[in-house]
This record gives sequence, C-alpha cells and structure tokens, in this order.
Amino acid sequence: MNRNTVNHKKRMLAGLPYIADMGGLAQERMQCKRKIWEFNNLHPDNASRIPELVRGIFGSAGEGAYIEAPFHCDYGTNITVGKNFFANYNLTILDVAPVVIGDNVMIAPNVSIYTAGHPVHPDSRNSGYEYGMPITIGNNVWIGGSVTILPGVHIGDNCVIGGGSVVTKDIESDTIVAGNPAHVIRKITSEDRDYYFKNRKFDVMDY
Ligand SMILES: CC(=O)SCCNC(=O)CCNC(=O)[C@H](O)C(C)(C)COP(=O)(O)OP(=O)(O)OC[C@H]1O[C@@H](n2cnc3c(N)ncnc32)[C@H](O)[C@@H]1OP(=O)(O)O
Repeated sequence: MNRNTVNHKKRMLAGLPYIADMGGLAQERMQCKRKIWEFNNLHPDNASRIPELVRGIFGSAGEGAYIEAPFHCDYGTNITVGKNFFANYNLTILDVAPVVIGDNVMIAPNVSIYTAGHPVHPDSRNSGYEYGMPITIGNNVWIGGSVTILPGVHIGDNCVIGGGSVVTKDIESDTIVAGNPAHVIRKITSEDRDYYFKNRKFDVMDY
C-alpha cells in the first residue's frame, strides 16, 4: 500500500495518515474557501444572512447558529454544531477530522480548535503524511478567549474553559479548567447558580 493506491479522504476522516493534496481534498478546501470568503466579506447590513451562510459552510448546524466574522476552517463539512451555537470573532477550526459541538455552546474571540497534526520525526513529517483526530465539545460549554483545543480532545457537558487555556486532555462534564496545560480549577455545583461573577450575586430574578 502506498499513497497512490489509497483513498485519502476516507483515511483523513478515519484518523489514518493521509496526504492533504491528493484524492480531491485540495478541491474540497477550495470550495470551502469560497464560502468562507463570502461569509467573511458579508456587509454588516446583511447580517441577517449569517445563519444561512453558517448552515451552508457546516456539515450541520442547529437552529440559531451564529458566528462573528472573521471565521476560518478547512472543509466545514466535517463540523457539526447544535442549537444556539455562538462564536465570537476570529474562530479557527482545522476540521480535517470531525468536530462535533453540542447545544448552547459559546465561544469567545480568538479560539483555535485543531484536529490536525503532523508526525514529530522530520523524515516522516516531510513525507507529506499528516493526520486528524476528532474533537467533541458537549452541551452548555463556554470556551473563553484565546483557548486552543488540541487534536483528539473531548470536552464534556456544562464545562467552562478559562481564557488563554491550552486543552491537551479530555475534560469531564461540569468542570472549570484553565491554564497551559489546562487543569481542573473546580467542579461546577448548584451553589454556582446564584452568582454571575466571583462573589457577585444576581440582582435580578430571571436568571
Ligand atoms: C462568548 C464570549 O465572547 S465571552 C468573552 C470573553 N471572556 C472570557 O474569555 C472570559 C473567560 N473567563 C475566565 O477565564 C474566568 O477566569 C473563569 C470563568 C474561568 C473564572 O472561573 P472561577 O471559578 O470564577 O475562577 P476564579 O476567578 O475564582 O479563579 C480560581 C483560580 O483559577 C485561576 N484562573 C481563573 N481563570 C484562569 C485562566 N483563564 N487561566 C489561568 N488561571 C485561571 C485564578 O487565578 C485562581 O487561582 P488561585 O486559586 O491560585 O488564586
């Protein structure tokens, strides 16, 4: 078996080593770039088209999916988001493997979600083979500004990822993590419900 006898798209999506410029993958990325260009150059007066354009880029998007431009991804078709997805400015998703994101996920500015990687040895890296490992993000997750999520990471439901974190390992549900590498700060409990920031309690009833 060598690079001329295999299906590179199938291998990419299966987490096997593949070549990014073979098997029609470059053409698929070009199609994505056209859609992203249209999205990133949308006039602010036409913002009502954002959900429709987002649905056209992603493999699937639930109701209310919204992204602030600029946004970048490789294929788009490998990204699934649930309902009420919100991403702030400058989200980059390298979706060479599936990226599955649940409902009610909020992403702050300058977040990077990377499924892609290269072999560490220079000989194998220079051979052109690379890989993608899927990333999943559960329901009700808030990802802070400038977070980087690395290949193969799974983040559970109801998590908060502190600003500036580099997430290198799976995160259990109901957890706040932060830092580089991200570590658990604490679990989220029912006592957190009454506070909006540190020890500041809500002064309204409908939270
Ligand atoms: C969708 C949008 O656009 S949102 C807009 C962008 N906003 C953001 O990105 C804000 C993200 N917010 C954060 O990162 C916050 O720090 C939170 C939510 C993680 C804070 O969670 P809390 O449980 O309230 O943590 P708290 O502030 O009490 O800090 C607990 C400890 O974790 C540390 N810590 C908190 N956040 C971080 C962080 N991002 N990186 C490293 N350490 C952190 C604190 O220094 C503290 O350490 P100490 O115990 O040694 O003093």
